[in-house]
Amino acid sequence: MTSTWLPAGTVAADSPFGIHNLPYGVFTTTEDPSPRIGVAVGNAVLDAGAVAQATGSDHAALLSAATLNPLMAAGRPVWTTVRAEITAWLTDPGYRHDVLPNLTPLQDARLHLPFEVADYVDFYASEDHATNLGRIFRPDSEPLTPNWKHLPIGYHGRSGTVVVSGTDVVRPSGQRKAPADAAPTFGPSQRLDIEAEVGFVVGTPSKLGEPVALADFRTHVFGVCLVNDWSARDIQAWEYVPLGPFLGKSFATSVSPWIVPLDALEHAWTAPPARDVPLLPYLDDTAAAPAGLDLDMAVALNGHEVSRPPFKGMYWTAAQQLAHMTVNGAALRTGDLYASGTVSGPDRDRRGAFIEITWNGQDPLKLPDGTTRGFLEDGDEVVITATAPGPDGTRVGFGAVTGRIRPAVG
Ligand SMILES: O=C(O)/C=C/C(=O)CC(=O)CC(=O)O
Ligand SMILES: [Ca+2]
Ligand SMILES: [Mg+2]
Repeated sequence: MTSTWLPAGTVAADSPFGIHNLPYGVFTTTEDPSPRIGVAVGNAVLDAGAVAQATGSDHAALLSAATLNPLMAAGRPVWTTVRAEITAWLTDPGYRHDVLPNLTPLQDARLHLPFEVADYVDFYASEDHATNLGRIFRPDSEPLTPNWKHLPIGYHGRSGTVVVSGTDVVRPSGQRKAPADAAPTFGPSQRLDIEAEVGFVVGTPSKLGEPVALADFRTHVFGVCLVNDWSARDIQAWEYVPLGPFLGKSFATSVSPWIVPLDALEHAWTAPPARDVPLLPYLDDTAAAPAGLDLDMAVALNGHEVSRPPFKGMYWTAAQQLAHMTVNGAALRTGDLYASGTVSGPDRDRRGAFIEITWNGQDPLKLPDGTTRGFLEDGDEVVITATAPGPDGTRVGFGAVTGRIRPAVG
């Protein structure tokens, strides 16, 4: 297995940011406040643009940008070459003098939104989540709508409110109306929730009018991150009929600061669940390589783990979601972000949203500090993390997406 010459202690054997991961982000430091591309390795961040310049790399311009967008737009052959080049810097001691001055301790790096988000789409791909939400929001109907197993349901969200992990989330205000209320009222959401999701970041654009086939997923998707799709359930429940989520989800969507390249996930591919109905040809992946991802996720509230959502159980794969969102000829742009949908498993401690864990607040969660939660309170902090299998028993880490709730404004 490839090993690094970096000083002892930089990359622990069990580091989630081992030499086989090399996720991309954008960072600044107190000494140098200009945003630049960083690669996480062990407990350090490598200034990729500075090393590219020092070594005379052909990709120095792409790696010296203030966002990942130019690199993402360059396409898969360039992504492969750049990753090989960065791996060489960290494994060939001949690069020591170019690399060592350009390492910053991870704790000293301030991490920024790593790419300019173009369009944002959110899917609904967990059968357990969709069944639970159906039961809670539509108790008089079948939990899964008749289309659910025929197409990956989604909606277009608000890309301008995608924020990097660590950004505080202001409790949204809006209209709420419980079924028993005579009229809607206005005020701070009383049912503020999370959705633990996985995000897919598009690099290579596509042409308007030309669908992207299932098999072209790797051509277009640059990497993977974590997403928290904050959701105000009371606002959502009143507004969503018949067009879907609007203000109940558009106030903030948090993403993790590190984008894990698809090439780091070679050991994580797994078969998705068996399909219960035959799929139309553009979605039929029965003859394709396994396109599910075996990510272990964890959700913590105020430092206490409340759930471990299993991503490998997602019914719809990221490749199917990409094929579906372009099948009408809608074009992809560099920086498009699409999220998997809330990741939930069958048991209570595997659910990715509090509305499911506490069954709409009816069965509150007891926390070790003696308090209980139906939904989030001001001051609460949520941390979502994930890892995937890497080579030789290692784990590929995604870092974390965190956010703390601030009181409503006004
Ligand atoms: O079933 C509904 O009406 C609403 C479902 C959601 O809020 C979930 C959503 O945003 C998609 C997802 O994350 O799975
Ligand atoms: Ca969602
Ligand atoms: Mg959102």
